[in-house]
Amino acid sequence: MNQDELKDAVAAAAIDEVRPHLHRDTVLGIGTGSTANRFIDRLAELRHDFAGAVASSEASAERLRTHGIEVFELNSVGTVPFYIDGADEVNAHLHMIKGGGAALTREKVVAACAERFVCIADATKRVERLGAFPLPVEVIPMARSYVARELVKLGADPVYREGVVTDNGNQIIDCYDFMIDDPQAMEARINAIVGVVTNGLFAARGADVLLLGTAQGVERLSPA
Ligand SMILES: O=C[C@H](O)[C@H](O)[C@H](O)COP(=O)(O)O
Repeated sequence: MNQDELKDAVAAAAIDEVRPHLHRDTVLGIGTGSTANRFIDRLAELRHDFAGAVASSEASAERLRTHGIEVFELNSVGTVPFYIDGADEVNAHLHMIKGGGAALTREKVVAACAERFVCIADATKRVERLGAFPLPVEVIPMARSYVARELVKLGADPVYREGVVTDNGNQIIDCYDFMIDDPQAMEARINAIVGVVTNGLFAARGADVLLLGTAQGVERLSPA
């Protein structure tokens, strides 16, 4: 199976994961990216079985609405039973790097409001150690150079993602050459830099279950 087929397989598995829990009041938390898009497309068939969704990006909100799925403001919903999203990297503890599509901050907020985080990913995303994928950091624009200098002190090679403006009106710095031994400590350390909105390490709040698409089928994994 190619990578697209593996993404389709995990999207289908995520539908099976949430379908038994849907009722007419259910609001789902929905992620961003090519894997989450496949889940959204499959969710369209079930749109009469639940109330709607909270989206982690304008792009996902638009896609949900296109399928006739109502999109709610997070502030009017509170908690959601599930957050379903992809990842750029995921380790055995189900800590992740996210934000390749610049949606990390809203993703982290919706994930924080979720009872269960269901990560959907193809096997290329599974790593032993996080960091081969450049770690995204969302910064307020006037703090970009200062934050970059602080990231160098932490051992990263920061590169401004030119031309990208997040849904929150901010900018992204990608941290290259930055292998991460302790994701929880590094997540907190980067977030403590003045001017950082958040970073793409999802370790304090990792996933609760990983649906991993492999050539042998979809594996359902819990945190080690
Ligand atoms: O900002 C983007 C998100 O964190 C995505 O979930 C992540 O980049 C994975 O995207 P994809 O499913 O397209 O590989």
